[in-house]
Amino acid sequence: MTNFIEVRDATKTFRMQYHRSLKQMVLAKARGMKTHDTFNAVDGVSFDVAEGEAIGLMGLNGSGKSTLLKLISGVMVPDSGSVLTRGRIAGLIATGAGFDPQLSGRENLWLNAAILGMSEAETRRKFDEIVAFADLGKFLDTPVTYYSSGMKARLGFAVAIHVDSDIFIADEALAVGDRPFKRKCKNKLDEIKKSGTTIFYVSHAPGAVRNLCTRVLVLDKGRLAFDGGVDEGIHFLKYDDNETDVAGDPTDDGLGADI
Ligand SMILES: Nc1ncnc2c1ncn2[C@@H]1O[C@H](COP(=O)(O)OP(=O)(O)OP(=O)(O)O)[C@@H](O)[C@H]1O
Repeated sequence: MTNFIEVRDATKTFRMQYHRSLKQMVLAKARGMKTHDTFNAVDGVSFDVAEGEAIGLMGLNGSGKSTLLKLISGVMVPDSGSVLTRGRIAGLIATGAGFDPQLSGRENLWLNAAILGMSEAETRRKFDEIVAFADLGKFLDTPVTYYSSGMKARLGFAVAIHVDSDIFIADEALAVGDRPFKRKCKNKLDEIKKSGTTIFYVSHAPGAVRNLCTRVLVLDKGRLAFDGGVDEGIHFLKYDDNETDVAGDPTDDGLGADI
């Protein structure tokens, strides 16, 4: 089977600045103190994803999941190693990042669709469907600056999910959606999966990962700590016991915390 994603020894390094002002920095330097440090948010990660796989990317806060998604989507490039992808990528990284707050939802829909690579004809064809999915009612013609975070996520997701893509990436943008919207998103993601699209899905919710994914990757401090079956991955993270109310959330009915 063809690989749709190939990640080879990918590393992304960030700089951590200890001081906020130039004055503080100069003083620290004069005292021989460190002014910054670097660390690898993604550290020597390698894996392949075959066509049609649905990957659940899991790991604790700050383990590097969003950074890895940014490398895959091309928003960032690795400092060393390589990330190769095949076909069109759509998804939900920092949903609404391309929104102009002064423009209305309708105008931003067009803008976002263009940013995600949809042609004018394609957007026109799918416009009503996207509007129905976002379900913003009269707010469609209100400037996005007045939208709640949930409303922005709805519009962003509605556009992203209507792009015909080979790889669909979903970060935790859906955490802010209400329950009926999450249910709608879950159904749409199931549909996308059935159509054979490769999925990369970041989640802390074991139920949602069990429902959607066929394989789990776990990051730990930027390194790939686990790559294998869904149940084994959830067990590896100890998200399947009842010791913690976050990981073993008894209310996680499969719609999960973020879908
Ligand atoms: N642009 C950046 N500049 C500097 N540090 C960054 C940047 N983006 C992320 N980081 C740091 O990189 C580390 C990994 O962050 P990342 O957002 O990838 O983690 P995550 O696993 O997605 O976390 P969460 O589950 O909390 O969303 C964190 O320590 C974060 O502070």
